[in-house]
Amino acid sequence: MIVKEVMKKNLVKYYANDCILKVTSDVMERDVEGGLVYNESDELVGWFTYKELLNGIIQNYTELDEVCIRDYLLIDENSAIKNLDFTTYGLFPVLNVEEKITGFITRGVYLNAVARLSQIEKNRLDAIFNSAHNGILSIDLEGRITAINPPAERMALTTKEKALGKFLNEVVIPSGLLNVIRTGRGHTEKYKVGNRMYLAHRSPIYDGKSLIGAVGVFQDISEIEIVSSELDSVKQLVNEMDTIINNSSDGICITDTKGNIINRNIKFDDIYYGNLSEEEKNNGFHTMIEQVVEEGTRYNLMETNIRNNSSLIISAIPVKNSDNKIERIVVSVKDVAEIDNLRRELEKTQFILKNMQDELGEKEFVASSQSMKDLILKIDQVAKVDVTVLLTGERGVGKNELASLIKESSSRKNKPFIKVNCDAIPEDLMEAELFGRLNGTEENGYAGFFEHADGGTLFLDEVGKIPLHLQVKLLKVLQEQKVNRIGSKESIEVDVRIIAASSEDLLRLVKEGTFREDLFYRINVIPLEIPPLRERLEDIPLLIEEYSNLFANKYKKRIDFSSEIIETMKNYEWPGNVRELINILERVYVTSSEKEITVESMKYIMGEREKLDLAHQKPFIINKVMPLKQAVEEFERELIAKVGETENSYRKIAKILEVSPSTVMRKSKKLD
Ligand SMILES: Nc1ncnc2c1ncn2[C@@H]1O[C@H](COP(=O)(O)OP(=O)(O)OP(=O)(O)O)[C@@H](O)[C@H]1O
Repeated sequence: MIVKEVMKKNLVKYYANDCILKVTSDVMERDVEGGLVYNESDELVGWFTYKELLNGIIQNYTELDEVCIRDYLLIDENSAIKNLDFTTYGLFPVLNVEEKITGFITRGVYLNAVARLSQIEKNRLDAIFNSAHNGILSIDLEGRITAINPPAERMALTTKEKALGKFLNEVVIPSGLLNVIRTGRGHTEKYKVGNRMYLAHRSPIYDGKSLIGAVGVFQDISEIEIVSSELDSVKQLVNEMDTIINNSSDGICITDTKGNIINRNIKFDDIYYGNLSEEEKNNGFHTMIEQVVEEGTRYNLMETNIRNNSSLIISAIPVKNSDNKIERIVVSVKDVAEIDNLRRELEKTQFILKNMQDELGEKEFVASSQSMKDLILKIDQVAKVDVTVLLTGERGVGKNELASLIKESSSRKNKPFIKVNCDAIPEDLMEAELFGRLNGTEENGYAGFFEHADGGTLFLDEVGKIPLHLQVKLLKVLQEQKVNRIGSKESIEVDVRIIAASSEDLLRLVKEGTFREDLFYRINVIPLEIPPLRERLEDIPLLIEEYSNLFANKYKKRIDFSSEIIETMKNYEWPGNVRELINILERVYVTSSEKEITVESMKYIMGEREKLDLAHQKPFIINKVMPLKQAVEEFERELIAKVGETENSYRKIAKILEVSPSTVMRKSKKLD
C-alpha cells in the first residue's frame, strides 16, 4: 500500500493569517484531521492537526500562523505506507512526480491504512494456517491451546471450538510442546498414534526476547513410511539381484528395448564379448533384441565359442510391465563347455561310486583250483610292492576281481581305487578322461583319472584299447609320475600304482604295431595270467554254490543243483568264463519255477546261449502295456543284451548299434 492510495487530496489551502476558529470548524466539517499552511505567495510554510488547533483555542490564539508547525518533511506519493514514521511529525505533505504538492497524510489516515494492511495480512495467514496440509497447533505459556488448524483437528480427533483454551494434555497425548515451553528450545520427534506415524517439528514462539508460547507442526508420514520401507525392500532386492547377477556362472546382460545395456556381469564380457569382433560387439546384439521386441517372446541362439570351440547358448528373454509392454530384455549366455565338464565330473563320480559299490559286494572270491590258489599266492606277494601288474586272460575270467584283490592286499587299501575300462571310453574323449583338461580358466578345467587316483591305485582295464597316439603320453606319465592336463604346460605330480589288464594278447598287438613295445615292457613288470574257467573245473562247484546263494537271496527262492547238473556244467566250454556262468545261474533263477533244475533244462539254457546268433533274428514281443519311456528302456535293454551276447566289448556293440561306446556303457549301467 502506497501513500497516494490513502492520502487526503489537497482540496483547501489554509493561509497563515486565517482565523483558528474558522479553520477548526472547516476542518471538522470536512473531517480531514489537519491541513497545510501557505503564505501570501502560495508557498508552503507549515502544517497543523487538531492538536495544534486545540492548543491555539486553549491559548486564545487567533491566527493559524501562531499554531502551525513550520518544520515539515515532504514525502513522495509513491512511498510505502509501512515506511512512514509518525513519532516526530503528525502530518506529512505529499509531492507527486512533478514535485507539486498534491495532498497530505495524517497519523489517523496512516493508522487506518496500517489496520487495513494488518487485517489483510491476518486473513492471508489464516488462509495459510487453515489450508496447510500439515497440522499446526500452538499453546501459550500455561499450555493452553491458542490455535489449531483443521489437519491438527483431524489428527487430534477434535474441533477448533472444543480445543481452543483447553490445556494441551486434555486434547492430544504427546506433550512435547510443553517441553518446548519448559526449555525454550525446539525439537523434532517421530511418534506413532494408532497405526499412523507422525513427524512433529516443535518450536518456541518469542515476542521479541520473551517466550510467549510454542507451536507444533505435525506431519502424517504413514504413507511416506510405507513408501520408504518399500524403497528399502526395493534397494534390498536390487542388492540381491546385483549379487546374483555378479556371481552367476552364466553371462547376464540387461538392456532396454533399443538394446542399450543397463547392466551386465563380468561373465558376460568374458563369455560373450570375448567371442566377438569389435564390429560385432557394436551391433551383433541389436538384431536379437529387435526380434524379441517384435515377437514379444523368448529368442534362443546357439553360437560357437571361438576360444574353446564349445557351444554358447544365448537366450534373450523379454521382461514385461503390468501393461504387458516389454520394458527390458535379459540376455543370458551359457558356455556349454562348463556343462560338459560338470557332466563329465558327475559321470566320473558315478563311475568311482560304482567301483566302490562293487567293492562292497557281498560275494566271496572263489579259488579252489590249484592254478587259482597259486595265483592268489602270487598276488599276495606282489600286492605289497608298488610295482605295475599286468593281468591277462579271456573276458570274464576275473581280472577286475583280482585287481581289487591286489588293491585290498596293498598298503594303498584305503586310498582311491579308480577302475577305467579303456574299451568303454570313446577315443576322442580318452585323453581328457585320463589326463584332464585345462579349458581356459582354472575353474573350467577338470581332473583326469590319474589325478583322481592320486595316492591310490589306477586299474587300466583293456589297456590294449588305448590308441597309439595316447600310448606315448601314458608311457611318459608312468615313467615320470607327472600329468599335464590338456592345454596346460604345468605338470601335476601324481603318486599312482598301476594295474593293467587285457583280454587281448598284447604281444600280438605289439607285433601288429597297434601297441607300443616300450609301453608293453613298462606295464608288463609282473605279468599274471588268469586261466579260463574250462581249465580250472574245480572252481565250478564253488562258484555255483557262491552265486546260487546270492541269487537265492535276490529272488527269494532256492534252486538245488544236483551233482549231475554240476557235472553237466563242468562239461561246458564256458567261452564267457565266470561271467557267463553267473549269467546262466541267474537265468535259471529267473526262468525256473521248480525247486530243482533238471539236466535237460540246464542243457537247454546252456544250449540257448550257444544259439545266440539265432536270437538276433528273434522278434521283440510286446506282451503288456507300459509307459513309453519304460518300453523304450526295455527295448534298449533287450537290444544291448542281445548284441552283448555275441560281442565282447562296448566298442563292438556300439559299432553294430551305430552309437558311441559311452552310450552303450551308460545305457547298460542304467539297465543294471
Ligand atoms: N573267482 C571268482 N569268484 C567269484 N566271482 C568271480 C570270480 N571271478 C570272476 N568273478 C565274477 O565274474 C564276473 C566277471 O569277472 P571280472 O569282471 O573280474 O572279469 P574280467 O576278466 O575283468 O572281465 P572283462 O575282461 O570282461 O573285463 C564278475 O561279476 C566277477 O565278480
